[in-house]
Amino acid sequence: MNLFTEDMKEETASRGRIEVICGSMFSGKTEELIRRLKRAKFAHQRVEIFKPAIDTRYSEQDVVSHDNNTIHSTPIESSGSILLFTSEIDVVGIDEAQFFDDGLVHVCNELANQGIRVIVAGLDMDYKGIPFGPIPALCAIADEVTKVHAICVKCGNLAYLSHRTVKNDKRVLLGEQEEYEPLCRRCYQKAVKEGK
Ligand SMILES: Nc1ncnc2c1ncn2[C@@H]1O[C@H](COP(=O)(O)OP(=O)(O)O)[C@@H](O)[C@H]1O
Ligand SMILES: Cc1cn([C@H]2C[C@H](O)[C@@H](COP(=O)(O)O)O2)c(=O)[nH]c1=O
Ligand SMILES: [Zn+2]
Repeated sequence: MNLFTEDMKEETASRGRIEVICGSMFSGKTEELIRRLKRAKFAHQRVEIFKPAIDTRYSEQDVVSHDNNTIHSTPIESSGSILLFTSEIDVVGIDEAQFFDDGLVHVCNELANQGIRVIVAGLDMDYKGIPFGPIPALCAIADEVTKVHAICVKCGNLAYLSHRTVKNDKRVLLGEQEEYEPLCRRCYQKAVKEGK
Protein backbone atom coordinates (compact mmCIF):
# COMPACT_ATOMS: atom_id res chain seq x y z
CA MET A 1 0.00 0.00 0.00
CA ASN A 2 1.25 3.50 -0.85
CA LEU A 3 0.73 5.97 2.00
CA PHE A 4 1.88 8.97 0.02
CA THR A 5 1.84 9.71 -3.69
CA GLU A 6 5.60 10.22 -3.46
CA ASP A 7 5.83 6.46 -2.96
CA MET A 8 4.78 6.12 -6.60
CA LYS A 9 7.63 6.17 -9.08
CA GLU A 10 5.12 7.46 -11.63
CA GLU A 11 4.86 10.80 -9.83
CA THR A 12 7.65 12.34 -11.85
CA ALA A 13 7.79 9.91 -14.75
CA SER A 14 6.70 11.32 -18.07
CA ARG A 15 4.52 8.46 -19.32
CA GLY A 16 0.84 9.17 -19.58
CA ARG A 17 -1.58 8.18 -16.85
CA ILE A 18 -4.92 9.16 -15.32
CA GLU A 19 -5.27 9.69 -11.57
CA VAL A 20 -8.71 10.32 -10.05
CA ILE A 21 -9.20 11.89 -6.60
CA CYS A 22 -12.84 11.50 -5.52
CA GLY A 23 -15.03 11.67 -2.43
CA SER A 24 -17.66 13.83 -0.74
CA MET A 25 -17.45 17.56 -0.12
CA PHE A 26 -14.82 18.62 2.48
CA SER A 27 -12.92 15.34 1.99
CA GLY A 28 -9.71 17.04 0.83
CA LYS A 29 -9.96 16.46 -2.93
CA THR A 30 -8.84 19.96 -3.86
CA GLU A 31 -6.03 19.98 -1.28
CA GLU A 32 -4.70 16.68 -2.61
CA LEU A 33 -4.98 17.93 -6.21
CA ILE A 34 -3.09 21.15 -5.35
CA ARG A 35 -0.46 19.16 -3.44
CA ARG A 36 0.26 16.88 -6.40
CA LEU A 37 0.31 19.79 -8.86
CA LYS A 38 2.65 21.91 -6.73
CA ARG A 39 5.04 18.96 -6.44
CA ALA A 40 5.01 18.56 -10.21
CA LYS A 41 5.93 22.25 -10.51
CA PHE A 42 8.82 21.73 -8.06
CA ALA A 43 9.99 18.97 -10.41
CA HIS A 44 10.07 21.60 -13.22
CA GLN A 45 7.23 19.94 -15.05
CA ARG A 46 4.93 22.04 -17.21
CA VAL A 47 1.55 22.09 -15.48
CA GLU A 48 -1.82 23.36 -16.71
CA ILE A 49 -4.93 23.42 -14.47
CA PHE A 50 -8.57 23.63 -15.51
CA LYS A 51 -11.88 24.05 -13.75
CA PRO A 52 -15.46 24.46 -15.03
CA ALA A 53 -16.31 28.12 -15.61
CA ILE A 54 -19.51 27.73 -13.55
CA ASP A 55 -17.50 27.15 -10.36
CA THR A 56 -17.11 30.73 -9.15
CA ARG A 57 -17.53 30.03 -5.40
CA TYR A 58 -14.18 31.30 -4.12
CA SER A 59 -12.57 32.74 -7.22
CA GLU A 60 -13.25 33.20 -10.95
CA GLN A 61 -9.73 32.06 -11.90
CA ASP A 62 -8.11 30.03 -9.14
CA VAL A 63 -8.73 26.58 -7.75
CA VAL A 64 -9.25 27.20 -4.01
CA SER A 65 -9.68 24.61 -1.24
CA HIS A 66 -11.95 25.03 1.80
CA ASP A 67 -8.76 25.81 3.75
CA ASN A 68 -7.82 28.53 1.28
CA ASN A 69 -4.97 26.75 -0.49
CA THR A 70 -4.90 28.08 -4.04
CA ILE A 71 -3.40 27.44 -7.44
CA HIS A 72 -3.95 29.36 -10.65
CA SER A 73 -6.30 27.74 -13.17
CA THR A 74 -8.00 28.30 -16.51
CA PRO A 75 -11.81 28.25 -16.29
CA ILE A 76 -13.39 26.56 -19.33
CA GLU A 77 -16.96 25.97 -20.52
CA SER A 78 -16.56 22.50 -21.98
CA SER A 79 -14.08 19.62 -21.77
CA GLY A 80 -13.07 19.92 -25.45
CA SER A 81 -11.29 23.22 -24.70
CA ILE A 82 -8.68 21.35 -22.64
CA LEU A 83 -7.15 19.87 -25.80
CA LEU A 84 -6.57 23.41 -27.16
CA PHE A 85 -4.33 24.36 -24.19
CA THR A 86 -2.22 21.25 -23.71
CA SER A 87 0.59 21.24 -26.26
CA GLU A 88 4.03 21.16 -24.56
CA ILE A 89 2.46 20.20 -21.20
CA ASP A 90 3.57 17.41 -18.83
CA VAL A 91 0.78 17.44 -16.24
CA VAL A 92 -2.88 18.44 -16.48
CA GLY A 93 -4.99 19.05 -13.35
CA ILE A 94 -8.78 19.25 -13.44
CA ASP A 95 -10.92 20.27 -10.44
CA GLU A 96 -14.71 19.97 -9.92
CA ALA A 97 -14.74 17.46 -12.78
CA GLN A 98 -18.30 16.33 -11.91
CA PHE A 99 -19.57 19.51 -13.59
CA PHE A 100 -17.97 18.70 -16.96
CA ASP A 101 -19.69 16.96 -19.87
CA ASP A 102 -19.14 13.26 -20.63
CA GLY A 103 -16.58 14.25 -23.31
CA LEU A 104 -14.10 14.67 -20.44
CA VAL A 105 -13.54 10.91 -20.44
CA HIS A 106 -12.32 10.94 -24.05
CA VAL A 107 -10.24 14.09 -23.43
CA CYS A 108 -8.43 12.54 -20.43
CA ASN A 109 -7.77 9.33 -22.35
CA GLU A 110 -6.41 11.31 -25.30
CA LEU A 111 -4.07 13.31 -23.04
CA ALA A 112 -2.81 10.20 -21.23
CA ASN A 113 -2.24 8.48 -24.58
CA GLN A 114 -0.10 11.49 -25.58
CA GLY A 115 2.11 10.88 -22.52
CA ILE A 116 0.54 13.48 -20.21
CA ARG A 117 -0.13 12.84 -16.50
CA VAL A 118 -3.77 13.76 -15.88
CA ILE A 119 -4.98 14.36 -12.31
CA VAL A 120 -8.75 14.75 -11.97
CA ALA A 121 -10.61 15.69 -8.76
CA GLY A 122 -14.37 15.60 -8.33
CA LEU A 123 -17.42 14.53 -6.35
CA ASP A 124 -18.16 10.84 -6.79
CA MET A 125 -21.85 11.31 -5.84
CA ASP A 126 -24.42 14.07 -5.83
CA TYR A 127 -26.51 14.96 -2.77
CA LYS A 128 -28.86 12.04 -3.48
CA GLY A 129 -26.04 9.53 -3.64
CA ILE A 130 -26.20 9.19 -7.43
CA PRO A 131 -22.84 8.92 -9.28
CA PHE A 132 -22.01 12.39 -10.57
CA GLY A 133 -21.29 13.30 -14.23
CA PRO A 134 -18.16 11.81 -15.83
CA ILE A 135 -16.56 10.76 -12.50
CA PRO A 136 -17.69 7.08 -12.49
CA ALA A 137 -16.47 6.56 -16.07
CA LEU A 138 -13.19 8.29 -15.24
CA CYS A 139 -12.73 5.97 -12.25
CA ALA A 140 -13.21 3.02 -14.60
CA ILE A 141 -10.48 4.09 -17.04
CA ALA A 142 -8.10 5.59 -14.44
CA ASP A 143 -4.69 4.10 -13.70
CA GLU A 144 -5.21 5.02 -10.07
CA VAL A 145 -8.22 6.10 -7.98
CA THR A 146 -7.84 7.76 -4.58
CA LYS A 147 -11.03 7.96 -2.52
CA VAL A 148 -10.75 10.52 0.26
CA HIS A 149 -13.17 11.04 3.16
CA ALA A 150 -14.40 13.99 5.20
CA ILE A 151 -15.45 13.54 8.82
CA CYS A 152 -19.18 13.04 9.48
CA VAL A 153 -20.29 16.20 11.27
CA LYS A 154 -22.89 14.25 13.30
CA CYS A 155 -20.90 11.32 14.68
CA GLY A 156 -17.21 11.73 13.79
CA ASN A 157 -16.96 8.63 11.60
CA LEU A 158 -15.76 8.79 8.01
CA ALA A 159 -18.26 10.63 5.81
CA TYR A 160 -19.70 8.96 2.74
CA LEU A 161 -22.02 11.56 1.21
CA SER A 162 -22.62 15.29 0.90
CA HIS A 163 -26.01 15.92 2.49
CA ARG A 164 -27.87 19.01 1.22
CA THR A 165 -29.36 20.98 4.09
CA VAL A 166 -31.43 23.48 2.06
CA LYS A 167 -34.60 22.85 0.05
CA ASN A 168 -33.55 22.75 -3.62
CA ASP A 169 -34.01 19.85 -6.05
CA LYS A 170 -31.61 21.02 -8.75
CA ARG A 171 -28.67 18.71 -9.18
CA VAL A 172 -26.23 21.59 -9.53
CA LEU A 173 -26.29 24.00 -6.61
CA LEU A 174 -22.97 25.63 -5.77
CA GLY A 175 -22.42 25.85 -2.04
CA GLU A 176 -20.47 25.42 1.15
CA GLN A 177 -21.20 24.63 4.82
CA GLU A 178 -24.41 26.68 4.55
CA GLU A 179 -25.86 24.25 2.01
CA TYR A 180 -24.07 20.91 2.57
CA GLU A 181 -22.73 18.74 5.39
CA PRO A 182 -20.61 15.61 5.05
CA LEU A 183 -22.33 12.61 6.68
CA CYS A 184 -21.60 8.92 7.11
CA ARG A 185 -24.04 6.42 5.57
CA ARG A 186 -25.96 5.97 8.80
CA CYS A 187 -26.33 9.65 9.68
CA TYR A 188 -27.28 10.40 6.05
CA GLN A 189 -30.11 7.83 6.11
CA LYS A 190 -31.34 9.25 9.42
CA ALA A 191 -31.23 12.83 8.10
CA VAL A 192 -33.13 11.90 4.91
CA LYS A 193 -35.75 9.96 6.89
CA GLU A 194 -36.30 12.88 9.24
CA GLY A 195 -36.46 15.26 6.25
CA LYS A 196 -33.68 17.41 7.65
N1 LIG B 1 -16.32 17.70 8.22
C1 LIG B 1 -15.09 17.91 7.73
N2 LIG B 1 -14.22 16.89 7.57
C2 LIG B 1 -12.98 17.10 7.10
N3 LIG B 1 -12.51 18.32 6.71
C3 LIG B 1 -13.34 19.38 6.82
C4 LIG B 1 -14.65 19.23 7.33
N4 LIG B 1 -15.23 20.46 7.32
C5 LIG B 1 -14.33 21.32 6.82
N5 LIG B 1 -13.17 20.68 6.51
C6 LIG B 1 -11.99 21.33 5.93
O1 LIG B 1 -12.00 21.09 4.53
C7 LIG B 1 -10.66 20.87 4.12
C8 LIG B 1 -10.65 20.13 2.78
O2 LIG B 1 -11.00 21.07 1.79
P1 LIG B 1 -10.97 20.71 0.25
O3 LIG B 1 -9.66 20.13 -0.14
O4 LIG B 1 -11.38 21.97 -0.47
O5 LIG B 1 -12.10 19.58 0.15
P2 LIG B 1 -12.96 19.12 -1.09
O6 LIG B 1 -12.32 19.62 -2.35
O7 LIG B 1 -12.99 17.62 -1.02
O8 LIG B 1 -14.34 19.71 -0.87
C9 LIG B 1 -10.05 20.13 5.27
O9 LIG B 1 -8.64 20.25 5.31
C10 LIG B 1 -10.68 20.80 6.48
O10 LIG B 1 -9.94 21.91 6.93
C1 LIG C 1 -23.27 17.26 -3.48
C2 LIG C 1 -23.45 18.34 -4.51
C3 LIG C 1 -22.56 19.40 -4.57
N1 LIG C 1 -22.72 20.36 -5.50
C4 LIG C 1 -21.77 21.49 -5.55
C5 LIG C 1 -21.47 22.17 -4.24
C6 LIG C 1 -20.08 22.70 -4.43
O1 LIG C 1 -20.18 23.98 -5.08
C7 LIG C 1 -19.44 21.67 -5.37
C8 LIG C 1 -18.55 20.68 -4.67
O2 LIG C 1 -17.40 21.31 -4.17
P1 LIG C 1 -16.28 20.58 -3.28
O3 LIG C 1 -15.00 21.17 -3.80
O4 LIG C 1 -16.36 19.11 -3.52
O5 LIG C 1 -16.55 20.96 -1.88
O6 LIG C 1 -20.52 20.97 -5.98
C9 LIG C 1 -23.75 20.30 -6.42
O7 LIG C 1 -23.88 21.17 -7.30
N2 LIG C 1 -24.63 19.26 -6.36
C10 LIG C 1 -24.52 18.27 -5.44
O8 LIG C 1 -25.36 17.32 -5.44
ZN1 LIG D 1 -22.27 9.83 11.10
